[in-house]
Amino acid sequence: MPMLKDPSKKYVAFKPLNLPDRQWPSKTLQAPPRWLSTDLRDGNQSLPDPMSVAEKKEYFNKLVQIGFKEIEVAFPSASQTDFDFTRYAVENAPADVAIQVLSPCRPELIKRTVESLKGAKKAIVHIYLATSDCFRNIIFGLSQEESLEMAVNCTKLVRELTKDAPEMQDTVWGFEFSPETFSDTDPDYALRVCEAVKAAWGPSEENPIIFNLPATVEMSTPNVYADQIEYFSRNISERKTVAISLHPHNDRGCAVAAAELGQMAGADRIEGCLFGNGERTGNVDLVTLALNLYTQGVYPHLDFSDITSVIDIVERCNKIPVHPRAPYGGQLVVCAFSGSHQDAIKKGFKKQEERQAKDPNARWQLPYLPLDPQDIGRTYEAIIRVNSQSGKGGASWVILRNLELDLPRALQVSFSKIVQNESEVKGRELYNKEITNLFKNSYFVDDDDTQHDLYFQLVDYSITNTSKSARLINVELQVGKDTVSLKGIGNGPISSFASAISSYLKKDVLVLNYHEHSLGKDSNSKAATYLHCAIGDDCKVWGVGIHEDVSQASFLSFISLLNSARRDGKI
Ligand SMILES: CC(=O)SCCNC(=O)CCNC(=O)[C@H](O)C(C)(C)COP(=O)(O)OP(=O)(O)OC[C@H]1O[C@@H](n2cnc3c(N)ncnc32)[C@H](O)[C@@H]1OP(=O)(O)O
Ligand SMILES: CC(C)C(=O)C(=O)O
Repeated sequence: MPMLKDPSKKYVAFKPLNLPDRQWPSKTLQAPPRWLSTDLRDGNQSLPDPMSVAEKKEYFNKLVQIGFKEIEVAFPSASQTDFDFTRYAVENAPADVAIQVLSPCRPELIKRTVESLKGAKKAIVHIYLATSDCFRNIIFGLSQEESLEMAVNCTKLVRELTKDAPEMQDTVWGFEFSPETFSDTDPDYALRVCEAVKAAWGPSEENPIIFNLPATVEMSTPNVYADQIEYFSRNISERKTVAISLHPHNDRGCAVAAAELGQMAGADRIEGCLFGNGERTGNVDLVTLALNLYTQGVYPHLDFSDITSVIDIVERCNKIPVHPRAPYGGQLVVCAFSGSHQDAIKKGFKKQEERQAKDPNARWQLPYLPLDPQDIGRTYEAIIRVNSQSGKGGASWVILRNLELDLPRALQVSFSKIVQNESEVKGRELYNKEITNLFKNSYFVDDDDTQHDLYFQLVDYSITNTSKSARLINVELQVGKDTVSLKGIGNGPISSFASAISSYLKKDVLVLNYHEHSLGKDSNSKAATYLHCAIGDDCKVWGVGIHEDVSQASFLSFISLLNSARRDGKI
């Protein structure tokens, strides 16, 4: 059947909670939540090939390194792999990291689950029971009262096996209860179940009970979820003995927004996975949440300074690639191909450097780049990549970053045509090395990597002052196999060199544009010169010269443009 013209015949709109006095819209996020990674549980259970113990170990150690203090490591009653891995985590977790495991409300599975945690320094037993009408009716066939009783009985069992068990006193026991499908549950019923579970567990302000309020399936817009969270947070009794945790799934693509609005509405803790792995469309992406805070100036207490190594482990262990456009981490996220973006970024970096030179604490303000890529271990080289959608800014950025040459605007325009043409001929992106080689070959720039067989070469020169304002230059040039001696007079070295060439070519040589800057920051720095000349009536050509001596650099830019003009058949 195709899509319905009237989908209301099949789908019913979600009925939101009525909370006209909601407070969350005027709140802001000023501190990070408690983070729980469920990569090794919710993430793992949704993989076509769940992780091996070896993969889980590698992943677990990375989570610890990133800074997670609460990690849901397994569903120990599900398989021997999960049980064995829980044992590894219990035995190897740092003292400040709590190991969390999940069990359904089934006594025999709860017993096995608690067994897997024996000897842990800090452990959280997490049990779940769906509370929505839909799940209760379809899956369990239980009334609200029967379901509540089941949650309470299982909570009492966990208590008996953990914090009340004399032989389990070496562990700091936490307890988490998830009214699964909370976002589709009558809010007053969710409160009633949680009140009863709380009474059964007996939490304290020092060790609050965790009520995890999942959007097991995302039902509506994130503001509706936020209302549900605020309602729960306002109405649960002894609020200080309760930590409200969120576990948003991404069915409607709004999990990040739901988690953020949910925190504004009072949540203390977030459960999710790196890069949003998890059932169906995934759990909320913890990388995005953490770096969203970071770019608002709030340190998230999760360290993604080396995001590439995180991506490497996530991709290898999940066997799912991180999307190239995943927020912050995706390979293409800090890459601009299009001309106007590249132009803006290039100008942005220049202004940022100027601002920072005046004030080392100047804040980050870069068009199109909300995060400094270096903060997550990315280089600036990857930011601008050049293809047929690029303009002058892109290619000149690559030349600046790789050859330290800050091309004048008109040369940028000229070189960008060469780059555009090459990228169309190749029908693909041009890599940095290709662009720098194209530049060196177009303008006959020699360096340690590239040596050109030049038709025109500068052999020697001398300059004398013939009067206060006149310079005489004697130039010796290699022209093909011949050596020629030329003279020229002008009011400076450049004009006298132009006059010497003019007499040799028997054509007018007019300097249209000249720029120079130093290369490198130390006293041995070289000068780079850029020269645009008209030779005769129909030849306009750019030359580039680099040398320790600025005059010689400009003579080399004459040599560069003579060789270009000859190659193009203009002289
Ligand atoms: C929203 C979530 O992500 S919840 C976590 C889900 N994760 C997993 O299920 C991964 C691990 N699970 C497993 O390995 C298995 O499902 C096991 C070991 C837990 C159970 O396996 P089985 O006993 O063969 O049951 P099976 O998976 O077929 O069906 C689930 C049963 O548990 C019941 N159940 C489902 N959720 C719960 C719950 N929260 N509490 C109690 N029982 C539950 C179902 O009603 C069903 O019972 P029934 O057999 O009487 O109809
Ligand atoms: C067990 C619960 C928290 C869960 O995974 C969900 O509701 O998605």
